Amino acid sequence: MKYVEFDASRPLDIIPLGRACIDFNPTDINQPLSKSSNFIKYVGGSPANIAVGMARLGKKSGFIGRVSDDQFGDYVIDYFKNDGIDTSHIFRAKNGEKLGLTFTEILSPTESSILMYRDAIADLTLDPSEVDEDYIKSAKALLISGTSLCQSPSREAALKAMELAKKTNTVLIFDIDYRPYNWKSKDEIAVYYSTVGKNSDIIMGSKEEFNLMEALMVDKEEDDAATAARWHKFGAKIVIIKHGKQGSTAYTNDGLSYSIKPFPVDCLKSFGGGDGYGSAFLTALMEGWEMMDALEFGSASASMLVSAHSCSAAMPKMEEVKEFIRQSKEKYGEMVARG
Ligand SMILES: Nc1ncnc2c1ncn2[C@@H]1O[C@H](COP(=O)(O)OP(=O)(O)O)[C@@H](O)[C@H]1O
Ligand SMILES: O=C(O)C[C@@H](O)[C@H](O)C(=O)COP(=O)(O)O
Repeated sequence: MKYVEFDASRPLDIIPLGRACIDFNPTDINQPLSKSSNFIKYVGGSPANIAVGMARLGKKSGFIGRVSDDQFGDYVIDYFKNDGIDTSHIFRAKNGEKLGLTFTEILSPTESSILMYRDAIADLTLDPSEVDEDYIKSAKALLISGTSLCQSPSREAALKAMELAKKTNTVLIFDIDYRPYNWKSKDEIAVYYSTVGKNSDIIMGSKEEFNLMEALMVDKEEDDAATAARWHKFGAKIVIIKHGKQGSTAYTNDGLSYSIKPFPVDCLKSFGGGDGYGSAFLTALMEGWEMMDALEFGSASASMLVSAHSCSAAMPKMEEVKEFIRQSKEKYGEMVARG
């Protein structure tokens, strides 16, 4: 059953819009960040991770965003080019703005958090004039990352991209992607998240992120099915609600739902799962896979990512995910993630 139609004639598969940052993940882990001394630098930022993840799986990724006009901005662009990602619509900060930095604190296999430095950063200076209709029209799908909505002019750039996606019949994917750092109020979050959610074909987020998006629509939290039904009424075809290591469920606009569990892994950090999941699920969907197969693929990549030290660098290739699934089923049974 196909819930979303992608225009196969378009040269790009996905254009994520939003931040590209730097992840600094410690190698001396299982202790507070204040005690870590050694870090590995990776490209980061959820939309950047998804561009890399889908490119690694064989999709043609573009990107719309701004990076710093310095060596770290060079690093991101060179990294993207090395993965065959189109960088023609990545622009440079004009007034010395920096790349966002994310320091991952890995206290234990079950406790991790991220410390984000995001003041005066390049990605939130993306200007509406840098959002191009023909570029959006060249892709099967545009993915808007929720954090791009937190400040102007990036906010207006994202909203323009949303309107152009609708105008050009480009599938609109909303990765809610809540990062508290730059938002000023819960009302602001609800207004801008719900504006994009109401126009999206696919919405992906944790239940907490959906609650933020619905804060001005409901007085108390509703169950997942009610949440999904609300966004189907606005036109969403697929609503994915994620619950961390409890797994996730895809609600489709024909009233069906499909749940998938994580694959058993030794978790190293609880971050990265969402970007691995999104990259693999969207790739499988574009390949025309059945919903449960696409969810299983996304869940497998997510499990691979939470057991890895990085996010972008650990994004797996198609055969690696398939081999991970094969080995997991051999070890735990065919229904390891579906039961
Ligand atoms: N501890 C874990 N073990 C295995 N898989 C996990 C774990 N935590 C998350 N995942 C996988 O990553 C997916 C996304 O994680 P989640 O935390 O829900 O979203 P996000 O990373 O976007 O906040 C989950 O649906 C699950 O498949
Ligand atoms: O999203 C960020 O800016 C930080 C990411 O680079 C980092 O890899 C991360 O936290 C991934 O988050 P998730 O995949 O949404 O869990």
